[in-house]
Amino acid sequence: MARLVVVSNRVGLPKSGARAGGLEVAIRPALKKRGGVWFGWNGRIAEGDPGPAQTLRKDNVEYVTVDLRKDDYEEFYNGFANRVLWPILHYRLDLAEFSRRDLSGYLRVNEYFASGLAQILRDDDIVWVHDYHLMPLARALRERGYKNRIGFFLHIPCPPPEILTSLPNHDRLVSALGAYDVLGFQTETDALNLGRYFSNECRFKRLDDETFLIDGRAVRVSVFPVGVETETFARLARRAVDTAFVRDVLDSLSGRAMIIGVDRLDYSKGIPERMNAFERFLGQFPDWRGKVTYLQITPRSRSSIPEYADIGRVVGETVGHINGAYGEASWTPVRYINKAHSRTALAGLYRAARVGLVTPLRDGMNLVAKEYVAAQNPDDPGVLVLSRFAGAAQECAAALLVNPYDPEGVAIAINKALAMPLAERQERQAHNFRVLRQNDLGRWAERFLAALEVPPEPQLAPVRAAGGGH
Ligand SMILES: O=P(O)(O)OC[C@H]1O[C@H](O[C@H]2O[C@H](CO)[C@@H](O)[C@H](O)[C@H]2O)[C@H](O)[C@@H](O)[C@@H]1O
Ligand SMILES: O=c1ccn([C@@H]2O[C@H](COP(=O)(O)OP(=O)(O)O)[C@@H](O)[C@H]2O)c(=O)[nH]1
Repeated sequence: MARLVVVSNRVGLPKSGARAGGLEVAIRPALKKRGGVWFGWNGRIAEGDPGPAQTLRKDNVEYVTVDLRKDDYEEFYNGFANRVLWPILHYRLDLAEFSRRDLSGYLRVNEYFASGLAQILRDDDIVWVHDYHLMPLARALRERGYKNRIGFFLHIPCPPPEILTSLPNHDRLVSALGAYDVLGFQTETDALNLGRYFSNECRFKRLDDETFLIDGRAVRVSVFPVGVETETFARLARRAVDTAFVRDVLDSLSGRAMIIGVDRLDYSKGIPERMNAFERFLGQFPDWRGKVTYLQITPRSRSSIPEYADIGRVVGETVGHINGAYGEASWTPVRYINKAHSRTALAGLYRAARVGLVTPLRDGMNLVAKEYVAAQNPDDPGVLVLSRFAGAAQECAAALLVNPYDPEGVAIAINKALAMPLAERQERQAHNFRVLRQNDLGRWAERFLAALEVPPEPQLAPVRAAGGGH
């Protein structure tokens, strides 16, 4: 079996503690199962020029990580990746802040990653690159002469060409994806959107529904929805609900029903819109006042980016407003917490919550939605209220699907979830759980790697080496 080299901006180093972020949560167990190398940024910013890569071995995984320079961090991570690609790929053209300096920082860090990889890559390694930070990485490797099989998985949405083309230099950046061998997406819509871009903008020849001919190579564009470790998470939740931590939380609720939301503090997650919907719910269904508590766990994320600081302010003010308007001396309607929680704590809280409220305005997948389903007690399950704009809505079709831009609709769904009879809750839960058990995290990795390990079509010319010759 070929050695697997996983590459992502963020590397989940062992013992890195409670952290929010689905990419890390997904890659860690998938890589542990097969073994291999995880290459990427260690989260540190070097004072001067970064030194050589650092290597750490744990079990069957080798973590090879690099520091970023301050200007790399500003231009690549805070700049082009998170102020241009993130908003545009989440359909938020209004929030994109483009600068040529950030774009050159983005390309520079991709070259830096390619040079770092060049120190460790072997001819027969297969390389699996993750996410929007590293779109041009395969091209940078091909230019150094690497002919390895290289796959790319986009964890976030891929919008239609009508939106993608608003990305300055899109022709250079999106077409660079053609240097990969397999391009994986969360949903059918995402894969179709990239396919339309390849056909209309790049004029790449389509070989079949899933394959394009690019520079003499067959490039597969397909759907691989990321999952959770459904059975393992269900077991964890069974244990976690009886821990002192969860019991303390439940005691503090004095018998009130709990609604839970868990999201990084990100404008894509629709947190203010969700809170407005909760306020509507309290206004429209007054019988629930004093009988339900909404717990929102929201670790801060990308805090030095202005749009993230803004959303933090808005959420804080909205919580204050709702608690001021509806709270009693003995009841706080919304509990808002910025601290990251461990997976065990979250598993127990999900299981104890009557409603899981997951209403992003746009989300590649949303693992919290899947974890909420995995954590439920089948004898007395809670109800998932889920945005139709989360990738998870494709598989969790038995959730109460809502439009997060419609606060009244979400308020009605919250009431419906809280009042839902046991038989209907069980039926919806069983349906979602069945789908998620079948399409779990292990299957995601297996399917992607199987596609990546298929050798190139013999009748197609091999990729031309531009130098080096590996
Ligand atoms: O690394 P950060 O900048 O701190 O951000 C955390 C991660 O956020 C995004 O996660 C996505 O991946 C999930 C798993 O596939 C998916 O469920 C979710 O919808 C995505 O938003 C981002 O894509 C990662 O690169 C970040 O590491
Ligand atoms: O305090 C927290 C908040 C979130 N998470 C985890 O972070 C991931 C978030 O993934 P998701 O796909 O929902 O969103 P992302 O943050 O990747 O956009 C999930 O596995 C959560 O359980 C966590 O471990 N601790």
